[in-house]
Amino acid sequence: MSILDHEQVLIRTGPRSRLPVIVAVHSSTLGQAVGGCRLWHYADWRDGLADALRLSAGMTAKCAVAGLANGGGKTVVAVPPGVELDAALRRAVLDDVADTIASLDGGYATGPDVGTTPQDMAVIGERTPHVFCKPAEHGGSGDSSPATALGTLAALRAVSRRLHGTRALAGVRLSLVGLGSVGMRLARLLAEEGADLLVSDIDPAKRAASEELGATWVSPEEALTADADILVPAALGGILTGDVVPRLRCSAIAGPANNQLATEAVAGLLHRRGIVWVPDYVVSAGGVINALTLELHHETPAAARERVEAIEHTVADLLDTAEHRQMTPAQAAKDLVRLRLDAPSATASTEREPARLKP
Ligand SMILES: NC(=O)c1ccc[n+]([C@@H]2O[C@H](COP(=O)([O-])OP(=O)(O)OC[C@H]3O[C@@H](n4cnc5c(N)ncnc54)[C@H](O)[C@@H]3O)[C@@H](O)[C@H]2O)c1
Repeated sequence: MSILDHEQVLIRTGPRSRLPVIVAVHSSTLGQAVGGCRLWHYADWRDGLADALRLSAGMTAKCAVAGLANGGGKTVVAVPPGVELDAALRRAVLDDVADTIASLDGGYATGPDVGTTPQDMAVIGERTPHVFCKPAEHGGSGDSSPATALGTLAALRAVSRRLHGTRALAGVRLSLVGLGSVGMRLARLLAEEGADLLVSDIDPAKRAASEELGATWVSPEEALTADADILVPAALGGILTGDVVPRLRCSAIAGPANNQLATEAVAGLLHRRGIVWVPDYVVSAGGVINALTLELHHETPAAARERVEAIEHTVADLLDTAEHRQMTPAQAAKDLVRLRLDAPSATASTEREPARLKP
Protein backbone atom coordinates (compact mmCIF):
# COMPACT_ATOMS: atom_id res chain seq x y z
CA MET A 1 0.00 0.00 0.00
CA SER A 2 1.44 3.36 -1.03
CA ILE A 3 1.23 6.75 0.65
CA LEU A 4 -0.33 8.02 -2.58
CA ASP A 5 -3.40 5.81 -1.98
CA HIS A 6 -4.08 8.11 0.96
CA GLU A 7 -5.46 11.62 1.18
CA GLN A 8 -2.74 12.70 3.57
CA VAL A 9 -0.14 11.24 5.87
CA LEU A 10 1.45 13.27 8.65
CA ILE A 11 4.78 12.06 10.00
CA ARG A 12 6.13 14.11 12.86
CA THR A 13 8.77 13.85 15.51
CA GLY A 14 6.71 14.55 18.62
CA PRO A 15 8.09 17.79 20.08
CA ARG A 16 7.74 16.48 23.65
CA SER A 17 8.34 12.74 23.25
CA ARG A 18 10.83 12.87 20.32
CA LEU A 19 9.04 9.74 19.04
CA PRO A 20 7.65 9.31 15.49
CA VAL A 21 3.92 10.13 15.40
CA ILE A 22 2.23 8.99 12.19
CA VAL A 23 -1.36 9.90 11.27
CA ALA A 24 -2.65 8.41 8.02
CA VAL A 25 -5.92 9.71 6.59
CA HIS A 26 -6.93 7.23 3.93
CA SER A 27 -10.31 8.59 2.90
CA SER A 28 -12.81 11.23 3.96
CA THR A 29 -15.17 10.57 1.05
CA LEU A 30 -17.93 9.39 3.39
CA GLY A 31 -17.14 11.81 6.22
CA GLN A 32 -14.62 12.45 8.98
CA ALA A 33 -11.84 9.84 8.93
CA VAL A 34 -11.68 7.66 12.07
CA GLY A 35 -9.34 4.98 13.37
CA GLY A 36 -7.58 3.96 16.55
CA CYS A 37 -4.25 5.08 17.97
CA ARG A 38 -1.67 2.27 18.02
CA LEU A 39 1.20 2.70 20.46
CA TRP A 40 3.58 -0.13 19.70
CA HIS A 41 7.23 -1.12 19.40
CA TYR A 42 8.60 -1.33 15.84
CA ALA A 43 12.11 -2.30 14.77
CA ASP A 44 11.98 0.59 12.28
CA TRP A 45 9.52 3.53 12.20
CA ARG A 46 8.82 2.69 8.54
CA ASP A 47 7.20 -0.55 9.73
CA GLY A 48 4.88 1.65 11.80
CA LEU A 49 4.15 3.71 8.70
CA ALA A 50 3.28 0.55 6.74
CA ASP A 51 0.88 -0.46 9.54
CA ALA A 52 -0.73 3.00 9.55
CA LEU A 53 -1.25 2.89 5.77
CA ARG A 54 -2.73 -0.62 5.82
CA LEU A 55 -4.91 -0.14 8.89
CA SER A 56 -6.31 3.23 7.78
CA ALA A 57 -7.40 1.71 4.45
CA GLY A 58 -9.01 -1.10 6.47
CA MET A 59 -10.96 1.49 8.46
CA THR A 60 -12.32 3.02 5.25
CA ALA A 61 -13.68 -0.39 4.28
CA LYS A 62 -15.03 -1.08 7.78
CA CYS A 63 -16.93 2.22 7.96
CA ALA A 64 -18.23 1.95 4.40
CA VAL A 65 -19.67 -1.54 4.87
CA ALA A 66 -21.13 -0.55 8.25
CA GLY A 67 -23.01 2.30 6.57
CA LEU A 68 -21.27 4.93 8.68
CA ALA A 69 -20.78 8.49 7.47
CA ASN A 70 -17.05 8.21 8.19
CA GLY A 71 -13.84 7.46 6.36
CA GLY A 72 -10.71 5.64 7.43
CA GLY A 73 -7.64 6.83 9.28
CA LYS A 74 -5.10 5.55 11.79
CA THR A 75 -2.50 6.84 14.21
CA VAL A 76 0.68 4.90 14.91
CA VAL A 77 3.34 5.92 17.37
CA ALA A 78 6.37 3.85 16.42
CA VAL A 79 8.24 3.24 19.67
CA PRO A 80 11.86 2.16 18.93
CA PRO A 81 13.18 -1.10 20.42
CA GLY A 82 14.42 -0.70 23.97
CA VAL A 83 12.44 2.48 24.70
CA GLU A 84 10.12 1.91 27.65
CA LEU A 85 7.15 4.21 28.13
CA ASP A 86 7.15 5.41 31.74
CA ALA A 87 4.26 7.62 32.90
CA ALA A 88 5.99 10.87 31.85
CA LEU A 89 6.91 9.66 28.36
CA ARG A 90 3.45 8.18 27.86
CA ARG A 91 1.89 11.52 28.75
CA ALA A 92 4.26 13.29 26.35
CA VAL A 93 3.33 10.87 23.54
CA LEU A 94 -0.40 11.33 24.10
CA ASP A 95 -0.03 15.15 24.10
CA ASP A 96 1.97 14.92 20.85
CA VAL A 97 -0.71 12.70 19.31
CA ALA A 98 -3.46 15.09 20.46
CA ASP A 99 -1.74 18.14 18.92
CA THR A 100 -1.18 16.28 15.64
CA ILE A 101 -4.87 15.32 15.49
CA ALA A 102 -5.89 18.89 16.40
CA SER A 103 -3.79 20.19 13.49
CA LEU A 104 -6.09 18.26 11.12
CA ASP A 105 -8.94 20.49 12.25
CA GLY A 106 -11.60 17.79 12.52
CA GLY A 107 -10.51 15.82 9.46
CA TYR A 108 -9.71 12.80 11.63
CA ALA A 109 -10.73 11.44 15.04
CA THR A 110 -9.03 8.70 17.03
CA GLY A 111 -9.93 6.00 19.54
CA PRO A 112 -8.18 3.16 21.40
CA ASP A 113 -6.19 0.46 19.60
CA VAL A 114 -3.35 -1.91 20.48
CA GLY A 115 -1.34 -0.21 23.26
CA THR A 116 -3.89 2.46 24.18
CA THR A 117 -6.93 2.53 26.45
CA PRO A 118 -10.13 4.55 26.97
CA GLN A 119 -8.23 6.39 29.75
CA ASP A 120 -5.59 7.44 27.19
CA MET A 121 -8.42 8.84 25.06
CA ALA A 122 -9.44 11.03 27.99
CA VAL A 123 -5.88 12.44 28.04
CA ILE A 124 -6.00 13.09 24.26
CA GLY A 125 -9.45 14.64 24.80
CA GLU A 126 -7.89 17.35 26.99
CA ARG A 127 -6.35 18.88 23.84
CA THR A 128 -8.74 17.94 21.03
CA PRO A 129 -12.44 17.03 20.82
CA HIS A 130 -11.74 14.64 17.95
CA VAL A 131 -11.53 11.47 20.02
CA PHE A 132 -13.94 8.66 20.93
CA CYS A 133 -14.22 5.78 23.42
CA LYS A 134 -13.31 8.00 26.36
CA PRO A 135 -14.40 6.49 29.71
CA ALA A 136 -18.02 7.14 30.72
CA GLU A 137 -16.93 9.55 33.48
CA HIS A 138 -15.33 11.69 30.75
CA GLY A 139 -18.49 11.66 28.65
CA GLY A 140 -17.45 8.83 26.34
CA SER A 141 -18.72 5.35 25.55
CA GLY A 142 -15.74 3.57 27.13
CA ASP A 143 -14.90 -0.08 26.46
CA SER A 144 -16.04 -1.13 22.98
CA SER A 145 -16.07 -4.88 23.72
CA PRO A 146 -19.77 -5.19 24.72
CA ALA A 147 -20.90 -3.60 21.44
CA THR A 148 -18.40 -5.70 19.47
CA ALA A 149 -19.85 -8.84 21.09
CA LEU A 150 -23.40 -7.71 20.31
CA GLY A 151 -22.49 -7.01 16.69
CA THR A 152 -20.86 -10.43 16.39
CA LEU A 153 -24.03 -12.03 17.75
CA ALA A 154 -25.99 -10.20 15.04
CA ALA A 155 -23.60 -11.50 12.37
CA LEU A 156 -23.97 -15.05 13.72
CA ARG A 157 -27.76 -14.80 13.39
CA ALA A 158 -27.40 -14.00 9.69
CA VAL A 159 -25.02 -16.94 9.24
CA SER A 160 -27.41 -19.23 11.11
CA ARG A 161 -30.23 -18.16 8.81
CA ARG A 162 -28.04 -18.96 5.82
CA LEU A 163 -27.15 -22.41 7.18
CA HIS A 164 -30.41 -23.46 8.81
CA GLY A 165 -33.09 -21.04 7.64
CA THR A 166 -33.51 -19.51 11.10
CA ARG A 167 -31.77 -16.66 12.90
CA ALA A 168 -32.24 -18.45 16.23
CA LEU A 169 -28.99 -19.74 17.69
CA ALA A 170 -30.48 -22.31 20.10
CA GLY A 171 -28.89 -25.67 19.40
CA VAL A 172 -26.46 -24.25 16.83
CA ARG A 173 -22.97 -25.75 17.32
CA LEU A 174 -20.48 -22.93 17.72
CA SER A 175 -16.76 -23.26 18.37
CA LEU A 176 -15.27 -20.14 19.94
CA VAL A 177 -11.50 -19.53 19.92
CA GLY A 178 -10.51 -16.84 22.45
CA LEU A 179 -12.34 -15.85 25.62
CA GLY A 180 -11.06 -12.30 26.11
CA SER A 181 -13.07 -9.10 26.51
CA VAL A 182 -15.16 -9.80 23.41
CA GLY A 183 -15.08 -13.62 23.41
CA MET A 184 -16.27 -14.08 27.00
CA ARG A 185 -19.12 -11.59 26.55
CA LEU A 186 -20.12 -13.32 23.33
CA ALA A 187 -20.01 -16.74 25.02
CA ARG A 188 -22.41 -15.41 27.66
CA LEU A 189 -24.83 -14.07 25.04
CA LEU A 190 -24.69 -17.34 23.12
CA ALA A 191 -25.20 -19.43 26.26
CA GLU A 192 -28.30 -17.34 27.09
CA GLU A 193 -29.64 -18.24 23.63
CA GLY A 194 -29.11 -21.95 24.24
CA ALA A 195 -26.32 -22.39 21.69
CA ASP A 196 -24.27 -25.60 21.81
CA LEU A 197 -20.88 -24.11 22.73
CA LEU A 198 -17.32 -25.38 22.44
CA VAL A 199 -14.84 -22.83 23.82
CA SER A 200 -11.08 -22.47 24.15
CA ASP A 201 -8.36 -20.07 25.23
CA ILE A 202 -4.62 -20.37 25.75
CA ASP A 203 -5.25 -19.03 29.25
CA PRO A 204 -6.51 -21.92 31.45
CA ALA A 205 -7.87 -19.38 33.95
CA LYS A 206 -10.79 -18.86 31.52
CA ARG A 207 -11.95 -22.47 31.86
CA ALA A 208 -13.99 -22.20 35.08
CA ALA A 209 -16.05 -19.20 33.92
CA SER A 210 -16.78 -20.85 30.57
CA GLU A 211 -17.88 -24.11 32.18
CA GLU A 212 -20.24 -22.16 34.44
CA LEU A 213 -21.96 -21.07 31.21
CA GLY A 214 -22.48 -24.72 30.29
CA ALA A 215 -19.88 -24.58 27.51
CA THR A 216 -17.52 -27.46 26.71
CA TRP A 217 -13.83 -26.52 27.17
CA VAL A 218 -11.41 -27.84 24.53
CA SER A 219 -7.87 -26.98 23.41
CA PRO A 220 -7.47 -24.14 20.85
CA GLU A 221 -6.44 -26.69 18.19
CA GLU A 222 -9.54 -28.83 18.87
CA ALA A 223 -11.75 -25.75 18.74
CA LEU A 224 -10.25 -24.66 15.44
CA THR A 225 -10.87 -27.97 13.73
CA ALA A 226 -14.07 -28.96 15.56
CA ASP A 227 -17.09 -30.44 13.79
CA ALA A 228 -19.23 -27.32 14.26
CA ASP A 229 -21.76 -25.24 12.38
CA ILE A 230 -19.85 -22.00 12.90
CA LEU A 231 -16.23 -21.39 13.91
CA VAL A 232 -15.89 -18.08 15.79
CA PRO A 233 -12.32 -16.69 15.86
CA ALA A 234 -12.12 -14.23 18.77
CA ALA A 235 -8.39 -14.26 19.61
CA LEU A 236 -5.48 -13.05 17.47
CA GLY A 237 -5.20 -12.67 13.70
CA GLY A 238 -3.67 -15.03 11.12
CA ILE A 239 -5.55 -18.09 12.41
CA LEU A 240 -6.77 -19.18 8.94
CA THR A 241 -3.79 -20.40 6.93
CA GLY A 242 -3.52 -22.51 3.79
CA ASP A 243 -2.48 -25.46 6.00
CA VAL A 244 -5.45 -25.11 8.34
CA VAL A 245 -8.18 -24.91 5.66
CA PRO A 246 -8.10 -28.64 4.65
CA ARG A 247 -8.47 -29.63 8.33
CA LEU A 248 -11.51 -27.44 9.05
CA ARG A 249 -14.81 -29.23 9.73
CA CYS A 250 -17.10 -26.22 10.16
CA SER A 251 -19.72 -24.98 7.70
CA ALA A 252 -19.06 -21.28 8.27
CA ILE A 253 -16.61 -18.90 9.98
CA ALA A 254 -17.62 -15.57 11.50
CA GLY A 255 -15.84 -13.91 14.40
CA PRO A 256 -14.47 -10.61 15.66
CA ALA A 257 -10.72 -11.38 15.55
CA ASN A 258 -8.94 -8.91 13.27
CA ASN A 259 -7.08 -10.09 10.15
CA GLN A 260 -8.13 -13.75 10.39
CA LEU A 261 -6.80 -14.70 6.96
CA ALA A 262 -3.05 -15.35 6.83
CA THR A 263 -3.21 -14.24 3.17
CA GLU A 264 -6.05 -12.97 0.99
CA ALA A 265 -5.87 -16.18 -1.07
CA VAL A 266 -7.27 -18.13 1.91
CA ALA A 267 -10.74 -16.62 1.22
CA GLY A 268 -10.72 -18.50 -2.11
CA LEU A 269 -9.55 -21.74 -0.48
CA LEU A 270 -12.41 -21.55 2.04
CA HIS A 271 -14.91 -20.83 -0.74
CA ARG A 272 -13.71 -23.87 -2.72
CA ARG A 273 -14.20 -26.04 0.37
CA GLY A 274 -17.76 -24.71 0.66
CA ILE A 275 -17.02 -22.93 3.94
CA VAL A 276 -18.74 -19.55 4.28
CA TRP A 277 -16.26 -16.95 5.63
CA VAL A 278 -17.64 -13.57 6.67
CA PRO A 279 -14.93 -10.88 6.57
CA ASP A 280 -13.79 -9.94 10.07
CA TYR A 281 -14.07 -6.21 9.45
CA VAL A 282 -17.80 -6.67 8.83
CA VAL A 283 -18.39 -8.91 11.88
CA SER A 284 -16.33 -6.82 14.33
CA ALA A 285 -17.76 -3.39 13.47
CA GLY A 286 -20.11 -3.21 16.49
CA GLY A 287 -17.62 -1.43 18.76
CA VAL A 288 -16.80 1.33 16.33
CA ILE A 289 -20.43 1.70 15.20
CA ASN A 290 -21.53 2.17 18.81
CA ALA A 291 -18.77 4.64 19.72
CA LEU A 292 -19.13 6.79 16.60
CA THR A 293 -22.92 6.84 16.71
CA LEU A 294 -22.89 8.00 20.32
CA GLU A 295 -19.82 10.21 20.49
CA LEU A 296 -19.27 11.69 17.02
CA HIS A 297 -22.81 11.66 15.65
CA HIS A 298 -24.45 12.37 19.05
CA GLU A 299 -27.30 9.90 18.61
CA THR A 300 -29.12 8.00 21.37
CA PRO A 301 -28.02 4.66 22.88
CA ALA A 302 -31.13 3.08 21.31
CA ALA A 303 -30.06 4.33 17.86
CA ALA A 304 -26.53 3.03 18.45
CA ARG A 305 -27.82 -0.39 19.44
CA GLU A 306 -30.07 -0.52 16.40
CA ARG A 307 -27.10 0.24 14.16
CA VAL A 308 -24.99 -2.45 15.83
CA GLU A 309 -27.79 -4.99 15.43
CA ALA A 310 -28.12 -3.98 11.75
CA ILE A 311 -24.89 -5.96 11.19
CA GLU A 312 -27.30 -8.90 10.85
CA HIS A 313 -28.82 -7.32 7.71
CA THR A 314 -25.43 -6.31 6.35
CA VAL A 315 -24.13 -9.87 6.65
CA ALA A 316 -27.36 -11.36 5.28
CA ASP A 317 -27.14 -9.07 2.23
CA LEU A 318 -23.47 -9.90 1.67
CA LEU A 319 -24.18 -13.64 1.83
CA ASP A 320 -27.14 -13.30 -0.56
CA THR A 321 -25.07 -11.21 -2.97
CA ALA A 322 -22.14 -13.61 -2.83
CA GLU A 323 -24.39 -16.58 -3.56
CA HIS A 324 -26.25 -14.83 -6.35
CA ARG A 325 -23.06 -13.61 -8.04
CA GLN A 326 -21.09 -16.77 -7.26
CA MET A 327 -18.33 -14.89 -5.50
CA THR A 328 -16.88 -14.96 -2.00
CA PRO A 329 -18.48 -12.81 0.73
CA ALA A 330 -15.05 -11.12 0.89
CA GLN A 331 -15.39 -10.04 -2.74
CA ALA A 332 -19.00 -8.98 -2.20
CA ALA A 333 -17.86 -6.82 0.74
CA LYS A 334 -15.13 -5.22 -1.40
CA ASP A 335 -17.69 -4.44 -4.11
CA LEU A 336 -19.95 -2.85 -1.50
CA VAL A 337 -17.08 -0.63 -0.31
CA ARG A 338 -16.41 0.49 -3.89
CA LEU A 339 -20.11 1.15 -4.49
CA ARG A 340 -20.41 3.31 -1.42
CA LEU A 341 -17.23 5.26 -2.09
CA ASP A 342 -18.30 5.88 -5.69
CA ALA A 343 -21.73 7.19 -4.68
CA PRO A 344 -21.24 8.63 -1.21
CA SER A 345 -24.40 10.76 -1.09
CA ALA A 346 -26.56 7.73 -1.90
CA THR A 347 -25.06 5.54 0.78
CA ALA A 348 -23.68 6.30 4.21
CA SER A 349 -25.64 8.52 6.52
CA THR A 350 -26.22 8.15 10.22
CA GLU A 351 -29.67 9.63 9.66
CA ARG A 352 -30.85 6.96 7.25
CA GLU A 353 -31.11 3.22 7.22
CA PRO A 354 -27.72 1.80 6.22
CA ALA A 355 -27.71 1.39 2.44
CA ARG A 356 -27.54 -2.17 1.16
CA LEU A 357 -25.99 -3.93 -1.78
CA LYS A 358 -28.79 -5.83 -3.47
CA PRO A 359 -28.04 -9.11 -5.21
N1 LIG B 1 -12.39 -5.21 21.77
C1 LIG B 1 -13.07 -4.80 20.71
O1 LIG B 1 -14.02 -4.02 20.79
C2 LIG B 1 -12.67 -5.30 19.35
C3 LIG B 1 -13.16 -4.63 18.21
C4 LIG B 1 -12.83 -5.12 16.94
C5 LIG B 1 -12.01 -6.22 16.82
N2 LIG B 1 -11.52 -6.83 17.95
C6 LIG B 1 -10.64 -8.00 17.79
O2 LIG B 1 -11.22 -9.13 18.42
C7 LIG B 1 -10.19 -9.97 18.98
C8 LIG B 1 -10.41 -10.14 20.47
O3 LIG B 1 -10.41 -8.86 21.07
P1 LIG B 1 -10.46 -8.71 22.67
O4 LIG B 1 -10.64 -7.27 22.93
O5 LIG B 1 -11.40 -9.71 23.24
O6 LIG B 1 -8.96 -9.13 23.02
P2 LIG B 1 -8.42 -9.73 24.41
O7 LIG B 1 -6.96 -9.49 24.40
O8 LIG B 1 -9.24 -9.24 25.56
O9 LIG B 1 -8.72 -11.30 24.28
C9 LIG B 1 -8.02 -12.17 23.46
C10 LIG B 1 -8.12 -13.56 24.09
O10 LIG B 1 -7.58 -14.51 23.18
C11 LIG B 1 -6.77 -15.43 23.91
N3 LIG B 1 -5.81 -16.03 22.98
C12 LIG B 1 -4.68 -15.49 22.48
N4 LIG B 1 -4.08 -16.35 21.63
C13 LIG B 1 -4.88 -17.44 21.57
C14 LIG B 1 -4.81 -18.68 20.86
N5 LIG B 1 -3.82 -18.95 20.03
N6 LIG B 1 -5.81 -19.57 21.06
C15 LIG B 1 -6.83 -19.31 21.90
N7 LIG B 1 -6.94 -18.17 22.60
C16 LIG B 1 -5.98 -17.25 22.45
C17 LIG B 1 -6.16 -14.59 25.01
O11 LIG B 1 -5.71 -15.40 26.09
C18 LIG B 1 -7.34 -13.70 25.40
O12 LIG B 1 -8.17 -14.31 26.38
C19 LIG B 1 -8.88 -9.29 18.61
O13 LIG B 1 -8.41 -9.82 17.39
C20 LIG B 1 -9.27 -7.84 18.42
O14 LIG B 1 -8.38 -7.15 17.57
C21 LIG B 1 -11.84 -6.41 19.19
